[in-house]
Amino acid sequence: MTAPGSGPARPVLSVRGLRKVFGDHVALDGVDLDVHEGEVVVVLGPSGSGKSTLVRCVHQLESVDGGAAYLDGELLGYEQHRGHLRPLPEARVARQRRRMGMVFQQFNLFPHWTVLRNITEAAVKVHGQRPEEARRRAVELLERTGLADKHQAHPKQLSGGQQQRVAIARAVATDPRIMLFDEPTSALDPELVDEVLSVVRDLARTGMTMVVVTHEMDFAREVADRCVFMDRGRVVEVGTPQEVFEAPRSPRLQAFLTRFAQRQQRADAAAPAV
Ligand SMILES: Nc1ncnc2c1ncn2[C@@H]1O[C@H](COP(=O)(O)OP(=O)(O)OP(=O)(O)O)[C@@H](O)[C@H]1O
Repeated sequence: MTAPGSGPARPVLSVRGLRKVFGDHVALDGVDLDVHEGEVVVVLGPSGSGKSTLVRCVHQLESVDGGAAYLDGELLGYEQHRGHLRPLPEARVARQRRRMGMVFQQFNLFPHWTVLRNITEAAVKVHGQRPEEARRRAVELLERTGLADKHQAHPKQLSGGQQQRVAIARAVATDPRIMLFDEPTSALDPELVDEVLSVVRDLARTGMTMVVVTHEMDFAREVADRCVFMDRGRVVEVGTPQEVFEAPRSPRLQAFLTRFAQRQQRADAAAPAV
């Protein structure tokens, strides 16, 4: 597997021929993807198409069965050894993983810690930030995510949307090279979705490099630099939101967008008139 090129145009994240198999099910079937500095890539596709598996493999929460992913040109999870690839020791995997910020569907906050401690703990203990610097940064992030008055709250005192905003602040506080969002609003009640998406949107505007797996089509249209459409473990189409939504080329993407539009129409028809 050849590492992606060097130089200023080298992608932050490169995925080459990534393959992942669960039992006899091929979840990723040779996925290629480049994400460049400051780019927001939104991954769309039907349920079960491999979107979450892709970001989980990049973050090395799943081993891979073929292909490779590179962060700033460095092979993730494996090293060359006598002409073969072998898995990296866990400590080195953890070091690589720390350069990526991951936000999951579930917020995974520590219930007994305050919001402030949830954000600063890893920044200090794992990333070596000075406590006062980590605190200053956490306070700034809580302001940016609309949680300035929640420093001392505990997770159970917050709504799901607020907890997810804390989880995003925690990931950003470690200054990752790239943020990976795995359906960050899927576990939320519908009325809480927008407050979380608006935080992700604001981060995108700061020039953060990110990959966002989501079913939120309006968000994809508005925020993505590029949309990636996956189906059955493959990248079927990649393009700007305009290309993907207004001029889909593949029949599978066309069918996916038609199904989405029909669902939307049914939901609009069922909504009570205001
Ligand atoms: N740990 C696992 N064990 C077995 N099969 C798995 C596992 N994780 C994912 N799969 C399967 O791999 C396929 C891809 O799953 P994945 O979660 O990546 O899809 P997705 O596109 O993110 O779907 P959704 O939009 O519903 O979250 C699915 O068929 C899923 O059932």
